[in-house]
Amino acid sequence: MNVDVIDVSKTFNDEPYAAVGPVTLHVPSGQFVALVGPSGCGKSTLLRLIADQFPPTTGKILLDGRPPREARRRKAIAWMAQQPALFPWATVLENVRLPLRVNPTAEQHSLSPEALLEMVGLSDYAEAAPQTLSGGQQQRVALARTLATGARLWLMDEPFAALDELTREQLADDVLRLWEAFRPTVLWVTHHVPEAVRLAERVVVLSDRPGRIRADIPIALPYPRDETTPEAAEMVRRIRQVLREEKSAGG
Ligand SMILES: Nc1ncnc2c1ncn2[C@@H]1O[C@H](COP(=O)(O)OP(=O)(O)OP(=O)(O)O)[C@@H](O)[C@H]1O
Repeated sequence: MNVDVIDVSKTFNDEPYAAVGPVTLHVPSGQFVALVGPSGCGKSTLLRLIADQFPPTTGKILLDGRPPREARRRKAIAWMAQQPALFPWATVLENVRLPLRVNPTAEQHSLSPEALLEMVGLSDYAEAAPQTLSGGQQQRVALARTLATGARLWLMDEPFAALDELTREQLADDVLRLWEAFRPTVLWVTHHVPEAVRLAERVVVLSDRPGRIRADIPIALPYPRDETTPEAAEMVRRIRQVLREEKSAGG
């Protein structure tokens, strides 16, 4: 799904300053973009605007040339955050299947919920209650559910920030594998610069609040990546440099 953010800003209620923007960003269908920026600069707000959780104050957003509401109603947008928000009263398998039952019009995946569960390595847990799973496993269930809906746009707001380093890396690699297989457009908010360089084809760096685009850096390295190679380390250094300049400019 193509994402066009055109001169978008958001000011909440009667606040004197915008939370984000103006931002103009074009993301071609199937691209993996990481969004980084100082805390509070409006990364989540930008993601919420694209998800049509609230309207922009200025500018407009188009998904495949259409208002985001249409994609939201078709369930073509998947949202993942730190808390996977699984239904505690349903089994793992039902959690993957349920959104499709509730929204029979959702763009469904051709693979069965069982096959999707296998893809995220959780076949053995199909009948388990989600709260008996580890945090990383719960995020895997959420990932399978995201796949089940066949969403063409994945908006990911620091989805693995609450997990330990190793689990986080494993899950990031899972996401990469699934992205390569299904090619959704991915917008991934992270504070973790090496993670951005490991995953994204392009890293967009936002300024301090109100977040504007400070740098738009292509990461033209082949996958799978190792962020400790000199080329990747150089990208990490460049991005950190922009963030540092931003921090000192913002006081
Ligand atoms: N619903 C809201 N009402 C009022 N202000 C809000 C609302 N949501 C966010 N803000 C404010 O907008 C600014 C940007 O918040 P946002 O959560 O988008 O930043 P962020 O870059 O994602 O931050 P972090 O990296 O710390 O998660 C913050 O100052 C926040 O307090």
